[in-house]
Amino acid sequence: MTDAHPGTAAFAFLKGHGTENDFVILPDPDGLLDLSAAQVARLCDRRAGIGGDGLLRVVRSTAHPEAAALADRAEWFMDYRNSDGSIAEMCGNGVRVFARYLQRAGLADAGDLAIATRAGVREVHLAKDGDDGTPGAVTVGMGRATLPGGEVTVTVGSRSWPALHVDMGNPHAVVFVDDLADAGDLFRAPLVTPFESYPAGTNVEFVVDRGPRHVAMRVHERGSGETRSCGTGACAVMVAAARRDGLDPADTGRPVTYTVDVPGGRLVITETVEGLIEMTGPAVIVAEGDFDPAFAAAGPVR
Ligand SMILES: N[C@@H](CCC[C@H](N)C(=O)O)C(=O)O
Repeated sequence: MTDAHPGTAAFAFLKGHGTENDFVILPDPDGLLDLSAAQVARLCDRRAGIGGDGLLRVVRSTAHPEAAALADRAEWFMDYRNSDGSIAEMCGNGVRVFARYLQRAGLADAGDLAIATRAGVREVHLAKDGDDGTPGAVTVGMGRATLPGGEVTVTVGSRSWPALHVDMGNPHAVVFVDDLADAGDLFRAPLVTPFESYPAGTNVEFVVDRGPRHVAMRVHERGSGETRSCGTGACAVMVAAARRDGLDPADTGRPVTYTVDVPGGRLVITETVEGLIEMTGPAVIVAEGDFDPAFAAAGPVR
């Protein structure tokens, strides 16, 4: 890894979450850090590191080869990594937290901004904070869901269910179950077949109904295990539930909104008549600090 701050032994990190999907945030505006998977995993380790479901590296789009082409539309690139160090295309909770960081750091105003991701540019709206200081909700344009089709089966232990393949920039398999406990402890990734449907692995969502246009879910995330929330997963669930319920805005000419409860909170998701998905939820910065020089010298950050 290159030295982000020559001559200094430590540099800053922040910790944030969106519906308890939590992230280590690494400001690296000039793109000087070259993080290995092992280094990301150590930073996300809940015992030996800061701890998180993933990592958000904050880089100027002009300073990152994957985002340079988007720099005229979005100043900042969200370099998202899962907690095992693997790279993912998109993180819906992460992009809200990323926007909150930009606002807090004075790099964006409350209002509208665009963020570059590996899945393309995402438009974000930061609502004003409440009079009592409660952080305003964050709405993200999540783009279109695509349904690649094909029969997919999810298996946990001796139980199997048919699943819907939904792509939100990253892959999802959505399963409707009778009870969220049916998914078991989710200590291991569910088996998803055929493997060819997901050559790079997948996130798996288990869903139950809570009421009209109101569902609840658990998720096993590719590269992170079971988490308390997944924004792209909640969008995939919304689309799967709407199609199951016979609601397609392209046919009805009316937008449709679902409430999606996750173990860590609540997300509200709308599909517009144009087929665009908008997700609204909280984004919270909980801490910031500097790495201890000894921890930094051991490798994860230098
Ligand atoms: N938690 C995220 C999704 C993060 C990426 C995912 N684990 C993958 O590998 O695709 C979200 O909020 O969307």
